[in-house]
Amino acid sequence: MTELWRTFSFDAAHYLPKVPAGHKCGNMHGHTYTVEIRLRGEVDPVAGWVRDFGDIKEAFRPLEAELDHKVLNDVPGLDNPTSELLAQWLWERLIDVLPDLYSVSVSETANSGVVYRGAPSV
Ligand SMILES: Nc1nc2c(c(=O)[nH]1)N=C([C@H](O)[C@H](O)COP(=O)(O)OP(=O)(O)OP(=O)(O)O)CN2
Ligand SMILES: [Zn+2]
Repeated sequence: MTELWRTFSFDAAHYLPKVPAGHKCGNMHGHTYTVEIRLRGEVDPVAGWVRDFGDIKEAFRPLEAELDHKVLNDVPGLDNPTSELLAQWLWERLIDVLPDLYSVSVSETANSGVVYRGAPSV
């Protein structure tokens, strides 16, 4: 079994509507988000790879277009755009095109982040 990954970054604004009153993240602010998409599978003996890295790039491209330089709260399904829920949102949109998806990681800063593993593709 081999894991492969590709990272992306995008810039977006958000606020967290469910935080307690006075929490700094209730105010609109921005992040340069980092997303790591990780796949897991066997190396194809002919191609010599699990999957073309370019496939991951193509799979992420339409999602990046939905997120980059946007207010995440305005994106359908992201009204409470925590890193946890953003990672799930990404997983749900990637699993059909990347059936060997293993995890989606999201970081808002260099110091914190989440890793999400949803149900595998059937
Ligand atoms: N479990 C989560 N906790 C927090 C989330 C989240 O998505 N999941 N998000 C936030 C806010 O978005 C906030 O902007 C980030 O807060 P924080 O990590 O404290 O960011 P800082 O800019 O202060 O980072 P430093 O590394 O401390 O400079 C909050 N919590
Ligand atoms: Zn934030």
